[in-house]
Amino acid sequence: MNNLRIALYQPDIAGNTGTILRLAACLGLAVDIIEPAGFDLSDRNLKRAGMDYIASVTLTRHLNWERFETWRAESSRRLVLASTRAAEPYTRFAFRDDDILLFGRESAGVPDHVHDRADARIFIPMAPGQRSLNIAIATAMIVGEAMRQTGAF
Ligand SMILES: C[S@@+](CC[C@H](N)C(=O)[O-])C[C@H]1O[C@@H](n2cnc3c(N)ncnc32)[C@H](O)[C@@H]1O
Repeated sequence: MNNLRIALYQPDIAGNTGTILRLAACLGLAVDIIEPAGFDLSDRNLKRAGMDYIASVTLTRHLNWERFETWRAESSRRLVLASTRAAEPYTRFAFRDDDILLFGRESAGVPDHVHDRADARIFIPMAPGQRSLNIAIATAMIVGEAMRQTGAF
């Protein structure tokens, strides 16, 4: 089991979360879901995308942002936010092996107070005029770089 964690802020598309849970299962990463989510965690689209991989993910559900932050304070881990509004390219950022990599909701990213709370904010450079990547794709790219840098593969 790797020590890096993936956190999803109020995810609203079950299929994306299922895909990320499958990614986490395959790479040996724990996942934090900061609720409320826009779907029930028993959603069939989540199960279809995550398949039987979901059963092997270490999944922690946090009732809300405040509860997540209380839990994080006890663990003393850094919160690294992936945001299209960030200024630091993810390839230049120095990851730690116990970072929590936070991804925003599909519809609206994260609110300002969450953006401000992060210890670091990083982005994946995109071609001019493009708005954002699919969250599962963004997660795979950033997790891949974090694992490469920290020797987790
Ligand atoms: C579909 S995007 C959210 C789009 C939302 N309208 C916004 O502006 O934040 C869902 C999440 O994927 C991640 N993401 C997508 N593209 C990204 C990029 N180019 N750089 C960093 N994170 C990205 C972010 O965590 C984002 O909150």
